[in-house]
Amino acid sequence: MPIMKQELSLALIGGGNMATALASGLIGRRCAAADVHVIDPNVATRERWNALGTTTAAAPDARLSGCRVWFFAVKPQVMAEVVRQCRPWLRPDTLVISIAAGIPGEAISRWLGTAEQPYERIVRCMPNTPALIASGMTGMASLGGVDETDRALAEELLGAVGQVIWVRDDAAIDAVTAVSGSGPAYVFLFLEALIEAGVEQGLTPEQARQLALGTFHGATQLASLSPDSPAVLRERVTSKGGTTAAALAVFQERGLPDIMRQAVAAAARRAGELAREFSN
Ligand SMILES: NC(=O)C1=CN([C@@H]2O[C@H](COP(=O)(O)OP(=O)(O)OC[C@H]3O[C@@H](n4cnc5c(N)ncnc54)[C@H](OP(=O)(O)O)[C@@H]3O)[C@@H](O)[C@H]2O)C=CC1
Ligand SMILES: O=C(O)[C@@H]1CCC=N1
Repeated sequence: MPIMKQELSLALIGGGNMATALASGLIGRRCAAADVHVIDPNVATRERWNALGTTTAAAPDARLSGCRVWFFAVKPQVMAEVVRQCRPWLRPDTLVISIAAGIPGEAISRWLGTAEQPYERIVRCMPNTPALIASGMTGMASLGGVDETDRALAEELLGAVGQVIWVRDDAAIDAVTAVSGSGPAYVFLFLEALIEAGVEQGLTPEQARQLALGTFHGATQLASLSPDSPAVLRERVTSKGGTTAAALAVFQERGLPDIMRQAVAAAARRAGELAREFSN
């Protein structure tokens, strides 16, 4: 069931890049700007939000208790402090959503509750920056206190800026982070390298950019729409003894699959380190 505008009151705690991405999909569609309360210490950031018609504050205040959903979009390094500051205004039906990389839902539930009674109405999720153009990819996991209504609400909120999948548990969010949270940066790096290589072969930077971007767009669309696996689609491009085979031989020889495995493992490992450093 769609969320009615009047029904959704949302607190964005941290008003930076990701909060902006989320709001771009929600304001005017799922909720009114006036029902969004943004907490951010940065004056320029608050002015930007005020111009959109949201309410703002430099620090958590009583207006939080009027918000059904709290969306934490601050850096992992400040999560413990910020979550604890918000705690006095928690209501029994507050749905807490966190996108902070590495920070386990269990830590947030401790900060919001007590050792005896942790607060478990929490969804931990990992969106990505294409959410800015409603093409995001989000993985989500819920803690024990989240019921079907909350799950539907969380899914609808993140679904307003792209696709959503649920993963088995909170720990799997570190893998989501390593694949799709950080993933756009891998794609941009690949694009940068392909454009540079094209220029080296004599194309103008604009031609190389257009060719590289068009190719990524077409290839990902094809992979999305085709029943065939990426491996089969790759084979169809690769004529025996042809140009693609020559290029792929270099990728294999230089160990591209292994580089990808190591890079994704490093990102997941870093998520674990962030948890150890900032979850006490
Ligand atoms: N960028 C990405 O691709 C993704 C990021 N994430 C996660 O999202 C979270 C936010 O990232 P992102 O939006 O990129 O970061 P930003 O730095 O753009 O946004 C964070 C905002 O929080 C503000 N802030 C700092 N301290 C506080 C505080 N005490 N209370 C409220 N707000 C505060 C910052 O202000 P100031 O700038 O003045 O410090 C900034 O405006 C991170 O935890 C990150 O791990 C998740 C998915 C993808
Ligand atoms: O780099 C980071 O830590 C964040 C999380 C995923 C994308 N950006």
